[in-house]
Amino acid sequence: MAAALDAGADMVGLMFFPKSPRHVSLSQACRLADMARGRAEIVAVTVNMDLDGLSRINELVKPDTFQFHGEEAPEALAAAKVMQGTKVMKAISISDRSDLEQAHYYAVVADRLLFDAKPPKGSELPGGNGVSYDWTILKDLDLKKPFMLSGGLDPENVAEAIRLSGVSEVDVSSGVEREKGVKDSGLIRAFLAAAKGVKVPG
Ligand SMILES: O=C(O)c1ccccc1N[C@@H]1O[C@H](COP(=O)(O)O)[C@@H](O)[C@H]1O
Repeated sequence: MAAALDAGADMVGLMFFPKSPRHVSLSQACRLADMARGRAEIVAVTVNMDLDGLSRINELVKPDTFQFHGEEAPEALAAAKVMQGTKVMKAISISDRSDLEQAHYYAVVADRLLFDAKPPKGSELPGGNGVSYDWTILKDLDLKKPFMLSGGLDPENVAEAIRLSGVSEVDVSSGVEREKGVKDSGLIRAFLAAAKGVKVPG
């Protein structure tokens, strides 16, 4: 967290999915959120979580945004937005251009969309798998809402991903880890330097 904040991350994510190697307890999340508050947008990443679970995180951790990374319907996002009073972001799994169609339904209610790679067959994780997709399919996408690119990004390929997709926001997890679930400060700094160094056309 310190490395991400010091290197200028605009958003930081806290993982609330027990099967993930990045899962944090509520007390860990509170401590990390307190470090980030006022310096970066705090995002709570959830997967098909019920309203009670969201409320508990909201009361204790006070995130700015909930990231929905499961099969949540647009109506579930709308309910969370009203009941929690936070921003909501929907992750959409992409393998080819046809997967972009659902984005238009979510864009009505979500404050932001995240285009992540579809997980490999058999993966227990809906994200954080370090796999990517054809970044060029995001080029010229017009949603009238901000959107981010993720999936398999790392300090070596992020500049190319930004150039090919034309996006101005990127998200990373496993690409800044030295081993599964263990973040590396040097890789975080390198990623942010590479991402922030790219001039986005337009
Ligand atoms: O990282 C996880 O373990 C995870 C678990 C459940 C849902 C989402 C998860 N990660 C998110 O996936 C994307 C891309 O990750 P990567 O860079 O390909 O490793 C990112 O938004 C993570 O927050």
